[in-house]
Amino acid sequence: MSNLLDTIAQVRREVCELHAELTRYQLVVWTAGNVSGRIPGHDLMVIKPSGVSYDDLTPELMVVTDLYGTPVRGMNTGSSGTVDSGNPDLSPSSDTAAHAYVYRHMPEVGGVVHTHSTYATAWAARGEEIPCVLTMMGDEFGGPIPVGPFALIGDDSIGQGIVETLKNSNSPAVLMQNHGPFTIGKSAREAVKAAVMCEEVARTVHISRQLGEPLPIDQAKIESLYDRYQNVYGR
Ligand SMILES: O=C(CO)[C@@H](O)[C@H](O)COP(=O)(O)O
Repeated sequence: MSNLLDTIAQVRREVCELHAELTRYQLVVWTAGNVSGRIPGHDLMVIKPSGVSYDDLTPELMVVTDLYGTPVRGMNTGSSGTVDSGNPDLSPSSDTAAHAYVYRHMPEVGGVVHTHSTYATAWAARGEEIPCVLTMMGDEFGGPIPVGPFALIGDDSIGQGIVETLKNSNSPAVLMQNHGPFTIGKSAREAVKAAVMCEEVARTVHISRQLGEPLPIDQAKIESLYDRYQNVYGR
């Protein structure tokens, strides 16, 4: 049990700290965006509390839930100190059901991120995928960034849309129509990186479109870029 509590404490710290990347890269306003991380080996996840300002987030305020989004209280005695505020007033993020659905149906995923970053959300509002016209997109997304269906918040609809869209794609990002990007990764940090990259390419391709029609990249070259970046780059 102490190993589990230590792991939870570590994931709380990591998930909390990663929210600072969302503000650093200006992917969120007010409280509208969230990061979660899976507790490896357990049907548990850690996610931001709903409606708490990014400046006020601490590891203790992160909420532990099961993979149906139900809070699990009392995870509070890791060897590094008290780690659960036990504050019953704090609800997990309103996007918890979507994150939880992804963890239940994509066992390889260790982190999920949602933002309403401006350019990616502008593409989502038009329901148009971002075409793969940049080598950076070939590297990171292995093709276009797809659009998922319109879905209302509150049940499994958003999660289903994310999973159905991403299971047929190399992309770790999906633009949920009229809503915004959700990204996944083997870790929460990788999911945050995908959110940062998604906004960057959404902005660049949008600007390119203002100048004319972006040039497509051959599928074979996209596959080559993706293979190198995923398997060779940085190793
Ligand atoms: O898209 C929405 C609401 O439309 C959500 O992303 C919320 O804006 C997230 O807020 P928290 O519940 O995570 O604070």
